[in-house]
Amino acid sequence: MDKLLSSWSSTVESLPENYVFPVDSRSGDATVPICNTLPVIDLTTTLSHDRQDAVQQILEACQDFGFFQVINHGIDDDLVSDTMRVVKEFFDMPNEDKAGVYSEDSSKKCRLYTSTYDYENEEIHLWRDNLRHHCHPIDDFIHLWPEKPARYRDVVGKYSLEMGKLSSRILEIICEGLGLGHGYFGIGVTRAQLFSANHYPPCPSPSLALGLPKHCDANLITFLLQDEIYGLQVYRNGEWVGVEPIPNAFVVILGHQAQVISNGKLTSPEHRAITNSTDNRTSIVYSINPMPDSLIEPAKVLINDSNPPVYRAFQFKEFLKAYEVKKDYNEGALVEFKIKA
Ligand SMILES: O=C(O)CCC(=O)C(=O)O
Ligand SMILES: [Fe+2]
Repeated sequence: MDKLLSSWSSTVESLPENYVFPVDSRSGDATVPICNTLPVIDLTTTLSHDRQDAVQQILEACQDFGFFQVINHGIDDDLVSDTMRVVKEFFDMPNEDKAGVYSEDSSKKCRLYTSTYDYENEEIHLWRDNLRHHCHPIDDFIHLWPEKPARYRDVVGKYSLEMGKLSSRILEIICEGLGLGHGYFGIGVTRAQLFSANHYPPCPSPSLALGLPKHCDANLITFLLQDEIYGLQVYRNGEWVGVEPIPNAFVVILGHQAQVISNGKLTSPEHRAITNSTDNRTSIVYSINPMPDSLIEPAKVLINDSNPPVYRAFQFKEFLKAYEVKKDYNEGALVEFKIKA
C-alpha cells in the first residue's frame, strides 16, 4: 500500500524522477485552454419528435470527434453526485480502511492500485491511484466491492444499473445512426462492464507528470463523469484541447472496438488526464467491453465494393494483448489488425 500516491504524495516537495515523462509526451508549461465548442448533446430530444435530430447529432459527433458530452441523460442528479461523493470518501479513508481491496494482482476483479496494471515493469509511473471493479451483472461481483464507506455498495450498485441502461440507450442511437440492425451492440460486445475511479492528488510538478498519458480506450465505449476540477484533454487536429467539466454531464468516449465495428466510420479519440498542484481530482469511468472470446469485426452491412473491410476479425483478448504491449496505448494497437490495401 506504500506505493499508493495517497500514502505519500502530500509529504513530498518535488516530483520523484520515476514520475517524469519524456519532453514530447509530458503536458508541459503551456496552458491548454478549455474548449467550449466541443459537442454537448441534450438527450431529452431523443425522447421527443426530434429523435432523428439527436441521432444525427450523435452520429456526427462520433464521426468527427469520437466523443461528446451528454446532459439531461435521465440519471438522477442526486445519484450522480452521491456516487462522486462516496468515491471521494473512499479515497479519503485512511489506508487501513482501504487495505481490503488493495492488490498488486491485476487479474483481481476488484482492486485498488496505483499507476498501471504493470507498476513493477513500467519505467515511468502515472500520477494516479485507481479503484476498479466489474459490475455487470451486479450480483456476480458486488461481494468483492469495498465494504467501506458503508454506503459504497448501495450507491455504486444503483449507479451501475443506471449506467448500464444509459449505455444501451446511447449504443442503440449509434446503431440507428450507422444503419446497423436494432440491438447490434449486443451482449457479446457489452457484457463486461467496469466501474473505474481515478484519483489524482495534487502534484508537485504538473508540467512534468501525467495522470494518464495519451491513449485511446481499448473498450467499446466509455462514460466518464468528472468532478469540477479540470484535467481531461482530447487530442484533436494535432493539438490538445481541454474538456470543460459540466456538472452531472457524462463525457462519452468511443473506444477502439467502436472504430473497428464501424469499419473506421467512427473514430476513437486520443485523450489524457493532466494533474494540477492544488486540488485532488476524481473521475469515474463506466466502461463497456466485449467478453474476452467475443469476435470483433467490421459490421457486414457497412461493407461493400466501395467500402472494403479496413480491419480483420479478431477475438477481443487478442486485441488486448496487442494493446498492452503498445506502451503508448494509442492508434498503434490497431495497426496489426488493419487489412493492408
Ligand atoms: O480522468 C480522466 O478524465 C480520464 C480518464 C480516462 O481517460 C480513462 O480512465 O481511460
Ligand atoms: Fe481513457
